Amino acid sequence: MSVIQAEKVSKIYRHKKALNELSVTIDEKKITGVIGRNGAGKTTLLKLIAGFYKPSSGQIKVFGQVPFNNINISLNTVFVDDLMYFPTSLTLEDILKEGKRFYPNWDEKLAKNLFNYFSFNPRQLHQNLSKGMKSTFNMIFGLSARCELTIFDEPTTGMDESVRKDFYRALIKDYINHPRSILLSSHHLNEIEDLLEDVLLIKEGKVEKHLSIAELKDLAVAVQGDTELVTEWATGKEVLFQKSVGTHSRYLVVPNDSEKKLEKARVLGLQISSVSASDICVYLTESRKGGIDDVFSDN
Ligand SMILES: Nc1ncnc2c1ncn2[C@@H]1O[C@H](COP(=O)(O)OP(=O)(O)OP(=O)(O)O)[C@@H](O)[C@H]1O
Repeated sequence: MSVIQAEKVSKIYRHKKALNELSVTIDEKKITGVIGRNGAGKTTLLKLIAGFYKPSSGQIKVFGQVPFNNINISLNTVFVDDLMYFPTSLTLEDILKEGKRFYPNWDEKLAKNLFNYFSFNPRQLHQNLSKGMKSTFNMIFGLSARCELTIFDEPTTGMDESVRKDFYRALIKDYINHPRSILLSSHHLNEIEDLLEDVLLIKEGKVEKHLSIAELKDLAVAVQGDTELVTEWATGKEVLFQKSVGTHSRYLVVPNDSEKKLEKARVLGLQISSVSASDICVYLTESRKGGIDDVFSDN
């Protein structure tokens, strides 16, 4: 069953079209990574789903209902980011108490255990937390809310590496015990790809790809070898990314769409290797075909 249905959703901020007739259906009880470059429209989409914004056109439905200004959706959806706002007079302890009062599935034990594990002071004010501690506390709030739809928008902003690892582990453990629909946006796909079942790749306000992580990894392959041979082999083929390696070698990433094409590369003695899901996402959403190296090259 689907939990989110977006049909031709556009969102325009003054003159900026952040989402452009985006359509997507997201199935329930999956962890979906929402991936895209800066400014692609990820936060806008997630806030529309959470009911914070209204689409400029098109329709978005969550649990079959329009989410904007909808208390049913608010009770069953939690949106976590580093800008999460709580009333400034509430201590961390008060915020967790309010979470328990509001969310029907709130897990008090989980909240308490995570709170103690990360050594928070119950009397502290949210506004006085450091950037990483704010993200950590918000993550505790988001997991403990145990909402049927849980949205994490760049949840690890400011967290140090060890806390990020703890967060991902806590997320997956809690998800296994209590499967629910989780949307997780991150610029660090390499860190989260083991958690994800599906990836929603956003480019310029539209869905570029929506597929399983296994399908994503299968979309492209790398071919490397002598520059002349690689160049000859690549003539007339679509190239997603290329760079020089040393003085005589060239590395290309191409769509993994033909075994025949790869067989030819093997015959020429070129090396074929896999490409990480994270790199594939970068190449698919890149408008330039080279990398930053091109800025420094004379060609
Ligand atoms: N309140 C706003 N007013 C005007 N433009 C906005 C507003 N919010 C977002 N935008 C613009 O809409 C586009 C999409 O922004 P959005 O925050 O959704 O992208 P994003 O994919 O989450 O980016 P990032 O990865 O950098 O957080 C950007 O061009 C951004 O500048």
